[in-house]
Amino acid sequence: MKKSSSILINKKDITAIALGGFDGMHLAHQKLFKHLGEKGAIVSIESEYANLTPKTYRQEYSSYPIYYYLLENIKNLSGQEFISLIKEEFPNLKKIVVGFDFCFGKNRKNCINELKELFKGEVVVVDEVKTHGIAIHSRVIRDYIKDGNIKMANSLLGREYKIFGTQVKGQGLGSKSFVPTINLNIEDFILPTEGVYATKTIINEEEYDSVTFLGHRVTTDGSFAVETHILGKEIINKFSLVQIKFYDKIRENKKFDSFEALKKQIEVDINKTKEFFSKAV
Ligand SMILES: Cc1cc2nc3c(=O)[nH]c(=O)nc-3n(C[C@H](O)[C@H](O)[C@H](O)COP(=O)(O)O)c2cc1C
Ligand SMILES: Nc1ncnc2c1ncn2[C@@H]1O[C@H](COP(=O)(O)OP(=O)(O)O)[C@@H](O)[C@H]1O
Repeated sequence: MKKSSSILINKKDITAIALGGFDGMHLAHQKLFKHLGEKGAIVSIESEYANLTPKTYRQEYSSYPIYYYLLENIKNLSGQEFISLIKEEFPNLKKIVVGFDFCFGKNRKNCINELKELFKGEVVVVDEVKTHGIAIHSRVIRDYIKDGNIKMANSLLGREYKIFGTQVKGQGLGSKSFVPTINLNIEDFILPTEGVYATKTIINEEEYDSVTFLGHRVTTDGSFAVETHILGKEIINKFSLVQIKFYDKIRENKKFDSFEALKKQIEVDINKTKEFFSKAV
């Protein structure tokens, strides 16, 4: 299905919506979207702490148009007022899709029973979606990412965890003493714990195998950096937007006694990452 944009679609045409926060756009959320049918849309109640898929990037993960409502603006509405707002916004709404734990209205006082009472159309309630026996929730995925357990995070997301950043100037040491890297400024996204990761880097829609260091450069100037080395390719241009997809953690961040020792370790990291990708595909 082609991607729809909420800007181009008339809300009057929407007959089904999925309701929730949808920060993860994870496997369970995708299961909800499967119930939407042809004229469906996603209603995303946007909170300040969305950092897995910040608002600007969410549309990439669904072909259904996404309409955003700020939690701040609706959190004091009663359940009745919230449903009235939804009905006003989507006058031809026939179906609402939610998960088993969906609650709404001031202090989240209303849940599934109240939704069924207040909305006269069809209410589809999706049972808790699990994978490997683990319930899929954005907060669980955040915890895996914070722990550097990228494999588990990815398996709950149903895709690789991806961050977007802009290129910034590094220390100028990389090309001279170690390997060339693209230094990035990352805002809005939750970052995995400090360490070295097997990643793919997307620049100008081209995807490259890469190894990414993320953390305090304890061996050099101690500053915090997210920097990625593209494997087997010298990239010299400047880019406005760089995307990093995380696949696996290679090792912890470490302080080395000399630049030489760090350089040797970086070579090992590169070889491990190459091996990872040669096995992964
Ligand atoms: C694969 C890789 C692994 C790295 N591992 C560490 C590390 O364990 N400890 C550390 O202090 N710096 C580490 N660094 C960061 C280097 O210190 C950094 O590349 C160097 O300071 C050059 O930075 P620049 O690109 O800003 O000039 C690593 C860099 C890369 C590319
Ligand atoms: N594991 C799950 N199984 C079924 N439905 C879920 C699950 N996780 C979230 N949902 C549903 O998806 C919608 C968005 O929920 P949200 O609170 O944003 O998800 P999360 O729990 O990941 O933060 C809600 O209707 C919610 O009930």
